[in-house]
Amino acid sequence: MNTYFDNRLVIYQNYFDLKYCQQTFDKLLKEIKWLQKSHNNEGKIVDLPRLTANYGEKSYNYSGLVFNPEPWTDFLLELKTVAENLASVQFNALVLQYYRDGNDRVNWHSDDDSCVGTNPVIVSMSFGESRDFWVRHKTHHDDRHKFTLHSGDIVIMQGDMQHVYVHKVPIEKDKTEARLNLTFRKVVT
Ligand SMILES: O=C(O)CCC(=O)C(=O)O
Ligand SMILES: [Fe+2]
Repeated sequence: MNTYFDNRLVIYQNYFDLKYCQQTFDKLLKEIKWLQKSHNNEGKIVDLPRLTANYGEKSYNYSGLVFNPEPWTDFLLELKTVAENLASVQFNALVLQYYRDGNDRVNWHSDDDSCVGTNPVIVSMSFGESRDFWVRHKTHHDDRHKFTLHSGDIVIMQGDMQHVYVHKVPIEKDKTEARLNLTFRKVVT
């Protein structure tokens, strides 16, 4: 386990073994109801550069997008328990991202939407292709760091991370395989 940015970011490398990762990847790819969402970019309707889904008891709405969450499945509850034990937090919402290849991405943002309150604890699990994950201070732009997240890694973001830092998963043209990312969150509204 490694910690960065004064404990705001915690990374457990290879938390899940290869076999579990492969089974989980296949299961999620098949079982999750993946959606192609679009958003309004200065009057133009543009597809998000990834597929996405929302599960759990609470809707996690972001970037003006409203989700109707699907109910927990037994398998997602199993992963939720892992997240809860690691972070000592009860989660009620899950956001999933499906990066089909290296062209799919998520731009600089912080997960500071009002529905999660101040200083949210977010547990993120990655399965499939390795992808870069950048973190940058909101005002001191030199304070930035590139991590590579591999299949089976777990990341915890906590404290004032979402208020002080932004993060992104950029395009990596040479990546041809898919990556799935799950973020467990606690919606308080
Ligand atoms: O894919 C990742 O590692 C990060 C996803 C993310 O930032 C998000 O879902 O808010
Ligand atoms: Fe995020």
